[in-house]
Amino acid sequence: MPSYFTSAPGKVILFGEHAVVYSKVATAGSLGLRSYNLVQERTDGAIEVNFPDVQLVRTWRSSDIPRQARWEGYPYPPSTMNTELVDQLTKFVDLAEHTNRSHAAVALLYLHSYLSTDEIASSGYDFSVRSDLPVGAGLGSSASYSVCLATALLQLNGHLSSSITAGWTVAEQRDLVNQWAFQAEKVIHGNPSGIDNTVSTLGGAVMFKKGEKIKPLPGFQSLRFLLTNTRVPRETQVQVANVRKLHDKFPNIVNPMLDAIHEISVSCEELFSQPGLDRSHLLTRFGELVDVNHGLLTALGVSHPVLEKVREISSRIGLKSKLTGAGGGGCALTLIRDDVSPETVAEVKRLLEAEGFQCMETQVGGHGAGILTLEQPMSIEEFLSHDKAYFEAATHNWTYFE
Ligand SMILES: Nc1ncnc2c1ncn2[C@@H]1O[C@H](COP(=O)(O)OP(=O)(O)O)[C@@H](O)[C@H]1O
Ligand SMILES: C[C@@](O)(CCOP(=O)(O)O)CC(=O)O
Ligand SMILES: [Mg+2]
Repeated sequence: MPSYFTSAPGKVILFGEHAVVYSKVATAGSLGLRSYNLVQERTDGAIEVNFPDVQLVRTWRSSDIPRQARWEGYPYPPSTMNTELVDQLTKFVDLAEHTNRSHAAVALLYLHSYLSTDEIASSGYDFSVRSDLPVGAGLGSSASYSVCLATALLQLNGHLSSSITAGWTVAEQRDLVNQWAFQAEKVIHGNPSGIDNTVSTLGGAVMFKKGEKIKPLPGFQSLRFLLTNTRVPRETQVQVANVRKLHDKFPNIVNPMLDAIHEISVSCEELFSQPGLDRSHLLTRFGELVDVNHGLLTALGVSHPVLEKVREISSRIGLKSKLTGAGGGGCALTLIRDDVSPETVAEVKRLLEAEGFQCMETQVGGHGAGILTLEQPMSIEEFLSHDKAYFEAATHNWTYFE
């Protein structure tokens, strides 16, 4: 019985959230915090999901799950989301009052509908996910979930090694994972830009613009950030829809703001490509761009009093912060310049934690999606009992799409 672990990182958007939905350029990197998944075939035709982070445990008979006729474009996803299937699955899972659980379950069954072979559908499988990422806090938990899901179902159903994809390059396989993860993000978010699933699949730090080739930004690995989770919950779908409303009401005001956000990533790229630029000058300029980007996001209506609190506390100590991700709560990032002492970092953390916020120091970059074949099945209880250190241990021979 095939059993696999899959894993994918969260992300932090440094510049360009929301504007990226309107085809502006954004800058983002993968995080050290990841989601991990166990997928394994069964024999009784059941599909059992365990998602402790959204308190969902369910078992369905595979034969009861609505599926659609095979589509022609194998192995790629259809170019538009099948809203009729999403509606059918939403009714089927019957969790609409719990949006977190409903979105996670429908995204799984949506990919199942397209990717499961008749053989896997009739044998069934267990699909469990646990994450180190806070859910709904702007660090791309939905994308890391979606990338695990796409990797797992492509692998379990043999699509990564089928007669069509045999001989594909790693880059082509990675693109396939990314395209299916984007489908799952669409089910969860409505209208995602694709930046989160792309960073989660590829890893590293990149400049991203919809429909264009990704530009890697290697210099970013040296930057240090403090991430602060305000613990105020919000949904990306709602924040993105609110910006859309503002945009449609005042296009002549909002479009120049989105263009200005685009120019922040362009300026950031210029900063990193200036040969011999003094590091402290670079970090000061980077901090100024952080400030300007937050101001523009506030004008788009996606800040929140708790995010302003993070900015106020960090600026008292001379540090620059901005919201990251969809805003409306969730996380802020604070740039830690090289000249900031460990005592200062400890002080700012103390002040932020005194407000009830949770702080994490991090760097960006690192592995994207990974897969590991297990030699023997693992119980779901055992999988869920393991921590990050277990999954990262060198004895586990992860393969990354790199
Ligand atoms: N560990 C997880 N298990 C199951 N579902 C998850 C998990 N992490 C994220 N999700 C899905 O992603 C949604 C959160 O996505 P979103 O609002 O975009 O926030 P984020 O900024 O964390 O990506 C959840 O409602 C859930 O459907
Ligand atoms: C606001 C947005 O730019 C990023 C959302 O990120 P998150 O789901 O809040 O982690 C939306 C998108 O790019 O799809
Ligand atoms: Mg998300």
